[in-house]
Amino acid sequence: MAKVYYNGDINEGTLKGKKIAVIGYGSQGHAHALNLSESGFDVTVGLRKGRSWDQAEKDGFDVKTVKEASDEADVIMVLLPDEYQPEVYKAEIEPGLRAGNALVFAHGFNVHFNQVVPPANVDVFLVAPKGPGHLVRRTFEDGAGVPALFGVYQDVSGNAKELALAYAKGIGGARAGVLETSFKEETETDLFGEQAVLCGGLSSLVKAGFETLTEAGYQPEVAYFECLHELKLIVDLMYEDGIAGMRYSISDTAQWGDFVSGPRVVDADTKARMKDILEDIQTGKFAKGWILENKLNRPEFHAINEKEKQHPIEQVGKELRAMMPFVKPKSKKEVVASAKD
Ligand SMILES: NC(=O)C1=CN([C@@H]2O[C@H](COP(=O)(O)OP(=O)(O)OC[C@H]3O[C@@H](n4cnc5c(N)ncnc54)[C@H](OP(=O)(O)O)[C@@H]3O)[C@@H](O)[C@H]2O)C=CC1
Ligand SMILES: CC(=O)[C@](C)(O)C(=O)O
Repeated sequence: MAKVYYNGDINEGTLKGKKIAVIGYGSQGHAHALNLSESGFDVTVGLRKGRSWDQAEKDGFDVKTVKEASDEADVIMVLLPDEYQPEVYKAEIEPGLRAGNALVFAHGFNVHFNQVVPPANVDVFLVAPKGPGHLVRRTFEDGAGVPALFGVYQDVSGNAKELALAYAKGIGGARAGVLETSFKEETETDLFGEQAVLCGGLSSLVKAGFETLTEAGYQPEVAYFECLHELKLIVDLMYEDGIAGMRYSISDTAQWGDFVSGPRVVDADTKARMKDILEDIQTGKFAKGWILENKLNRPEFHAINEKEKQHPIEQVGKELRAMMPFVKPKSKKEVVASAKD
């Protein structure tokens, strides 16, 4: 089994004393900045004026422009949307890079697909949490962490791996485990996972199940509870104890149904289509489409997004979630705070 690094394996000293610029304060940016700061690291946030700038200031950070924060930093973590990174990097980060800097990413997309080409005199590595940024923060507040990958693209200092591990520890990743990868592997597996299994695969499966039931005349509320709400509960069991653990907990009726019907939903053709999706990622075809879509100001993205928002599952879900206060698990910090109210 590959080496998994945990807190005890990591000496964060290589990163302590270095100025870290977290560029971006969104899903990942706010989590990295807050977690690193609470882990005792020297953090500045680089942004443009606007909602994130106001939020980062409200959270107590020294907020500067991207250029100011990058120019003054030793370690620059780029947590801008992937599609905006090349432009902002070229204009505000690259000009100030100097020997001794470390340029860091949470996803390898732009380096792997040559949209950001770092200079030869800086360390370049990635620290990629394998989970949404808001859970990187929430789990950290609860004393836990989201597993992370790290990968070194360029090691000029001879310390790139140690810096990456120290960074992963600082955001709480080493509480759950940190695994070494490459920019190619992180990029291609992350794109595949979010398209074919997690976000894309799962939302398609849930909608198809919901539509099958409602088109057969069953109540949308029942279809929502069966095909979406309960999904978290089933996935939680898999998260805690694998597929076998989930199967242990569900009824034998459900387990037999799993065995005989599951392969009728996801069959050899499905896997063939998954391989096609992976090939489009590996050949750069997906990346090219996403880059062009953004250059054209996202005509398809906006059209599909608006259509998806009108799906009946969104309306029934919004109504049901409004009546279910428990649906969003509170972090330990929120529970303690509400207990004091
Ligand atoms: N979302 C996730 O959970 C994960 C994301 N990643 C990676 O993390 C990186 C960041 O993604 P994510 O956190 O989702 O991004 P978000 O869209 O959530 O946040 C983007 C941040 O960048 C700021 N920003 C956008 N444009 C500019 C600009 N031109 N100048 C300065 N600041 C700007 C935004 O500020 P403003 O308010 O001004 O728009 C915002 O604070 C990406 O590489 C992504 O692939 C990796 C793992 C998981
Ligand atoms: C949360 C995560 O890791 C994703 C789905 O790959 C992403 O948001 O980029």
